[in-house]
Amino acid sequence: MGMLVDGLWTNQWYDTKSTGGRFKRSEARFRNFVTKDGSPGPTGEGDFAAEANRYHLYVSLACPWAHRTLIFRNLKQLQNLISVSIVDAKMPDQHGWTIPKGEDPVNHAKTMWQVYVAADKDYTGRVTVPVLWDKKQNTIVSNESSEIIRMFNTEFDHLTGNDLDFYPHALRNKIDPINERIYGSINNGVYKTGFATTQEAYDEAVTDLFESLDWVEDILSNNKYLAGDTLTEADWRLFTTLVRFDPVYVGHFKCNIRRIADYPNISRLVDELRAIPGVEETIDMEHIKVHYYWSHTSINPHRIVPAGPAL
Ligand SMILES: N[C@@H](CCC(=O)N[C@@H](CS)C(=O)NCC(=O)O)C(=O)O
Repeated sequence: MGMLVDGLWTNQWYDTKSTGGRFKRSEARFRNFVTKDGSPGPTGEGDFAAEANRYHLYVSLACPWAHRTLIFRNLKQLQNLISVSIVDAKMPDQHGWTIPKGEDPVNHAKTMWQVYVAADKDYTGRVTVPVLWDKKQNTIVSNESSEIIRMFNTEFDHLTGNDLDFYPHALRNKIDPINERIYGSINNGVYKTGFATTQEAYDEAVTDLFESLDWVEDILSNNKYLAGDTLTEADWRLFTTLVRFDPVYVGHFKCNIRRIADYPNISRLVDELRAIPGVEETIDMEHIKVHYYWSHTSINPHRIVPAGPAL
């Protein structure tokens, strides 16, 4: 896995030496917001007004963070307003995320690092998906999924007429702490577990992960959704990790104390969300399995993609 340093691609795996074998995710660097009228959002610069055909989304079907944005694009009926490029499942160290021929009508890039350099020729940092690109200012609006879904949730409503709200004001003080715990110990927790390079770091992450899954199971034994009776972004943010859990994280990331299939209430939530129109088409299990098992050679050097599980 590589990254950009001063606009040049370098091949280096995550540094876990300085953190006692613990995987630390770096902060996303592009943090502007699309807003209805182009006024500045909570962070970054203004002048990113919600307009049809102005924005382009780069995603991987394997990536749980990118998956959130694809789900919101469908649920909020933004398919005709925001175009998409899908990167290749395999992410080779030599150049990171690869864009298949013909898949990028906007920047005509062959790799995601070229998209980052097109926005900032001296960029230093990880080259991650999702990326929301502005075709008007020729730059990256945001590479932070939690913020991209917030933009999709509300800022284009006047263009689509879709007013579904997955982050309602009245529930925000319930949603925020749920998000925080789920992000730290589940969404990112599976990566902390899988990318740990010491036994101690692994033990710490896997324990925290399953304590939080047990906590979620408990919430869902008394509530339809995480924040109560209303389906919110907290459920969607958890969902994309859950669908990858049994097929990939149990084996590849050694998250194997229990499976999602062993949690009846969490499984009920997954089944329910999968059945919502527009969701199933965002899930490509073959792509997901190939990406993880093929790309992370430090944990799966022979790149064998397992046959199961039969789901
Ligand atoms: N904070 C980012 C994280 C995105 C992220 O880490 N994406 C992964 C794929 S699942 C990636 O592109 N990794 C490549 C790398 O770290 O070099 C978000 O939520 O949007």
